[in-house]
Amino acid sequence: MALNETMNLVEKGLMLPLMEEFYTIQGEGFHKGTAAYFIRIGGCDVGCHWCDVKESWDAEKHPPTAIEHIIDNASKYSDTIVITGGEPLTWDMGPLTIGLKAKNLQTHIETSGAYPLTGVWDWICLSPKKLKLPFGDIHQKANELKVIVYNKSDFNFAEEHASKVGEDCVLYLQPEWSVRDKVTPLIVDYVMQNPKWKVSLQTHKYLNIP
Ligand SMILES: C[S@@+](CC[C@H](N)C(=O)[O-])C[C@H]1O[C@@H](n2cnc3c(N)ncnc32)[C@H](O)[C@@H]1O
Ligand SMILES: Nc1nc2[nH]cc(C(=O)O)c2c(=O)[nH]1
Ligand code: SF4
Ligand SMILES: [Mg+2]
Repeated sequence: MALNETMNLVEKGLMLPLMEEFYTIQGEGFHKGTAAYFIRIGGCDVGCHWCDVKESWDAEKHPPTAIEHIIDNASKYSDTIVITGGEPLTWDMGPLTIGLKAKNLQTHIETSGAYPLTGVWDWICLSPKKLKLPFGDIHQKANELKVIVYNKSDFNFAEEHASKVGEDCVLYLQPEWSVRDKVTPLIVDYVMQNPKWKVSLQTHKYLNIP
């Protein structure tokens, strides 16, 4: 396919830079423990220094892939599809999620919210980042707020974002993996003092699964 045509299809969300897709257990947050098919879309310019998938950042390293192919594959594995990245909202998530919904699949997104919300979602996990704050009114649409705690200042950051979400949004504090031994006890204390919050661990890393 000519480069121009590919770029045009990526622009429309009909092709997406696919980094990897895998069937696993959702390790984090509200749906932890649930089998789900993960679609990891490349491309992110948020730049979290502790990001655990820096290989995803450069979209050019991941082949533009037709969404029909992604949808057909996904539907073979699971009823629950988690779209993550990279930052999936870098791209137009409309066509991909409409296609997944047409197959009666549950669409979940993991996002920093840094770019405008596109797509049709059954579950939105918003994980705000200091370097590029969430865009628009995505707080009001989030089903789950998952704040990564790297140091003590992140508790204030978490409260700022909790003040913007809707009433039914479930609130999570998740240790940054590399400092988990130091911050997990702080999160435990914080949640006992502030029980509107829950602890989220990256359970897939403890289970040694993707
Ligand atoms: C890799 S990100 C991709 C989706 C999107 N860019 C985002 O940040 O929400 C998926 C989830 O992993 C979290 N995460 C990334 N690196 C982490 C780390 N080192 N420790 C704990 N959570 C991390 C993110 O905050 C996000 O909730
Ligand atoms: N098992 C598993 N659960 C996850 N939940 C969110 C993840 C992500 O990278 O978005 C993730 C992941 O990479 N693996
Ligand atoms: S926004 Fe998500 S993918 Fe991007 S650098 Fe941060 S954690 Fe990594
Ligand atoms: Mg991950």
